[in-house]
Amino acid sequence: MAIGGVGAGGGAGGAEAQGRSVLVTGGAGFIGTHTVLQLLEKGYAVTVVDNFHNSVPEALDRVRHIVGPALSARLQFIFGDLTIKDDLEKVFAAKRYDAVIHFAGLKAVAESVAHPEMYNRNNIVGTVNLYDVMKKHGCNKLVFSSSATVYGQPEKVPCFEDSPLKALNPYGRTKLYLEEMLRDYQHANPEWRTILLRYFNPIGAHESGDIGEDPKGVPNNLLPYIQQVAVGRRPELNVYGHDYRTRDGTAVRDYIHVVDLADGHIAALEKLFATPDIGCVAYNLGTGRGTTVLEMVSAFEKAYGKKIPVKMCPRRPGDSEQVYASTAKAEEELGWRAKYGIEEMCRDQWNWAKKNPYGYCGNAENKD
Ligand SMILES: NC(=O)c1ccc[n+]([C@@H]2O[C@H](COP(=O)([O-])OP(=O)(O)OC[C@H]3O[C@@H](n4cnc5c(N)ncnc54)[C@H](O)[C@@H]3O)[C@@H](O)[C@H]2O)c1
Ligand SMILES: O=c1ccn([C@@H]2O[C@H](COP(=O)(O)OP(=O)(O)O[C@H]3O[C@H](CO)[C@H](O)[C@H](O)[C@H]3O)[C@@H](O)[C@H]2O)c(=O)[nH]1
Repeated sequence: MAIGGVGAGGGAGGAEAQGRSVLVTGGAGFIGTHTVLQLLEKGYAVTVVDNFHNSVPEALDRVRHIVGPALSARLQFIFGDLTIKDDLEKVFAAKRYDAVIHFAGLKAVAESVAHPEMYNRNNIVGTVNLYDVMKKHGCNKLVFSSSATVYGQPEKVPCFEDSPLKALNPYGRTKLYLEEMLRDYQHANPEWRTILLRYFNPIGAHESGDIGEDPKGVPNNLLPYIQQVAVGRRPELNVYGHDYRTRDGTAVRDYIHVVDLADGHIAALEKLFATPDIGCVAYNLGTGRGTTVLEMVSAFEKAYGKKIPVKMCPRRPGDSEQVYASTAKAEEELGWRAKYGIEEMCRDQWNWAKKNPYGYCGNAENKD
């Protein structure tokens, strides 16, 4: 484990907006970088712990560049792996944290089917370690990255927080189990304050186009795939399923701008600080609007200015027909709602793609 990077040591000097310090696990990843940026802009002191399993140091350097030197001085990076308890002990020995936002986890469904043990070890053991070390050091406020995957193949949409839950694959099972585990832990320790955020489909990028999603290998998700077709890395998009009972036969999802998602984390954090008896609560973070695959392709084409070649293919095993959120609970209780529509999501996704056709590494090396 090493401690380093610009601003190592925190150096938060003086009156951060809330004078508060937040640990962000997995803060070098897609959603993490956007959230870290907004936390810094809000005046929080931020420590990131990440093992770069699915990210690169450059991503945090870009965050520092966007926020500038003054706010960067409040960003500390610690290289560490949550599955190694000693790494976490060192993170907590270095500083006192008022709260933790826990993004670190593996998230690829197909990989989880091939390597379920890897998903259990990383996602479950990592979270158990985090909880233990937080408890030992008296830090009891936690925002956890859950997923709409916990709704399985919903029989009814929109998905409400109290809709039936079901895991369809090992990745989903880790999220469902961790939600239940964190609920049990909170019940046994009523002073804990825990928010479970169920993200729908995060896409887009920061308006600067300097940070965004940079998947390793062949993208599983729709927008990263479309983006790679647009920059010439893939010949065409396979559209999985065109016989669903939807407007155009393709599947419906609730795409949410990653900047809105990051805002949702700030709202959740503020809710934790303001609500001593919150317990353990789940919130959907989505827009409440469903978009088909083909509608998403045409929204992207509008931003891109050219056609995306598509090939109609059979359904992808395990996919749901329609998934979108009820956003009422987050609106009422967190005072948060998504601001951006799919046009802005595609505009910002394309801006990131054209500035970074090969992601953070800048060239085709090590990319397939
Ligand atoms: N992106 C999505 O579509 C989506 C949807 C729902 C839920 N989520 C959840 O949100 C969280 C963040 O997702 P993301 O899209 O930013 O993923 P990401 O892979 O870009 O970021 C995750 C980060 O965690 C780090 N990490 C993983 N395991 C670690 C470990 N053991 N120790 C330290 N660092 C570790 C990775 O290196 C990476 O930087 C994940 O928990 C994911 O399951 C993501
Ligand atoms: O190349 C592709 C990729 C995707 N799709 C389709 O696009 C839709 C969205 O697919 P994504 O893979 O982008 O998103 P999913 O909703 O299937 O799943 C993602 O979002 C979920 C949350 O709702 C979970 O977090 C899950 O783990 C995560 O991969 C699906 O109908 C899918 O079949 C294609 O047609 N072609």
